[in-house]
Amino acid sequence: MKRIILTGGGTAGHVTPNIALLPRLKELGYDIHYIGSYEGIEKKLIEEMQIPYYGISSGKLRRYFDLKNFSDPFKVLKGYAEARRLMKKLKPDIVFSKGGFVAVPVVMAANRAHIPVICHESDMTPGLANKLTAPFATRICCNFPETVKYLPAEKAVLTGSPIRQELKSGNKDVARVFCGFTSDKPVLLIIGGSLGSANVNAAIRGILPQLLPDFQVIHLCGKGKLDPSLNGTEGYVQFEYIKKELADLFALSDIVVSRAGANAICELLELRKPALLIPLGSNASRGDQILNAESFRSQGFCEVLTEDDLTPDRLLSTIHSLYDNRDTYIQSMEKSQLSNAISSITDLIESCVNKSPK
Ligand SMILES: CC(=O)N[C@H]1[C@@H](OP(=O)(O)OP(=O)(O)OC[C@H]2O[C@@H](n3ccc(=O)[nH]c3=O)[C@H](O)[C@@H]2O)O[C@H](CO)[C@@H](O)[C@@H]1O
Repeated sequence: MKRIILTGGGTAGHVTPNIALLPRLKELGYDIHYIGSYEGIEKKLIEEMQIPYYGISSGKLRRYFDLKNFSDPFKVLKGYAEARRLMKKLKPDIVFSKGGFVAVPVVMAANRAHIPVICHESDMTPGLANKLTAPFATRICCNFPETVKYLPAEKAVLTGSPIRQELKSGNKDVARVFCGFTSDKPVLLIIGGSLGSANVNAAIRGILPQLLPDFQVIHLCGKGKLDPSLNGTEGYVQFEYIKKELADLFALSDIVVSRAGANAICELLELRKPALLIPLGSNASRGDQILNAESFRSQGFCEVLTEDDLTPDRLLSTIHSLYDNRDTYIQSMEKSQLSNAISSITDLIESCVNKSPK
């Protein structure tokens, strides 16, 4: 039996693409294992999928990559030693890395053990983890055509990002009951990234009294970011993080306000959801979400408001114009060529496994 180790974590954006690959990898007969951090978001998400999970020591998990992530080299060295032991024990045919800091020692350990490694970069410019691991990767997949030029030419492959297929088959009636909503008002979904966003949450909650006469609001606000004073507000529901109901909530939503994480926006495109993107600013990250959002706006898929422009009036008026012009955005999205990322990536995995001398 062929064996694959998947890795990636820190935020759900480094885990959900791996989850999207699971059904096809199973069909292809892979024995699938996962290496992540001891306690990161990936542990829960993967264990729920009944995939054997191995935690390794990882640098402090931050919301974005930063050189400070290396401030604890001993943890990283321990993680590398643990990853080396796991390679010896599991002897995988291939490793697939979705990036995130925890993936760095895993990719290095696999390379050291002469195991082929495929990395995937979701953002337009490579993240630090993928930059560090590029020399150890056999191939590097990317999501945006613009990314190819930042990667070693002989390794880069444009595949797009794997999207969980079950997101396409949501049921809006189930979601309406789940949220306790009526069918006489449009629904606005707010996604502040997989960890939530304090700034987006505050901006939305600040205009709730103006929004609720026209919209019902589903707010995915992130762990620890619920506002109990809003419990019971008619037409407003808040959740920390939504798993299996996400497909239904997407189906019910007319428009979406979202951070511009690479996976979230690819999902919005595939589901044809008109969106207002509020990218994470370059003060809190390397600015990758600003580039992601600009690329989507230039193709007519969304509206963008930067954090500097995020006044209550601009937010409210942009949400209204997004809703009024929703058909225009949907038409632009209909014209986009959807890539079949799941089969492109699993084909690449198969070809690397078959070429490997093992
Ligand atoms: C703060 C930070 O570091 N953000 C990065 C992180 O974002 P983040 O982890 O927020 O990633 P994305 O927006 O790309 O993906 C979030 C994923 O979580 C899912 N989801 C979200 C909320 C919820 O309640 N339920 C749920 O399932 C979404 O459907 C999506 O699949 O990784 C992305 C991909 O490398 C980057 O573009 C972002 O810049």
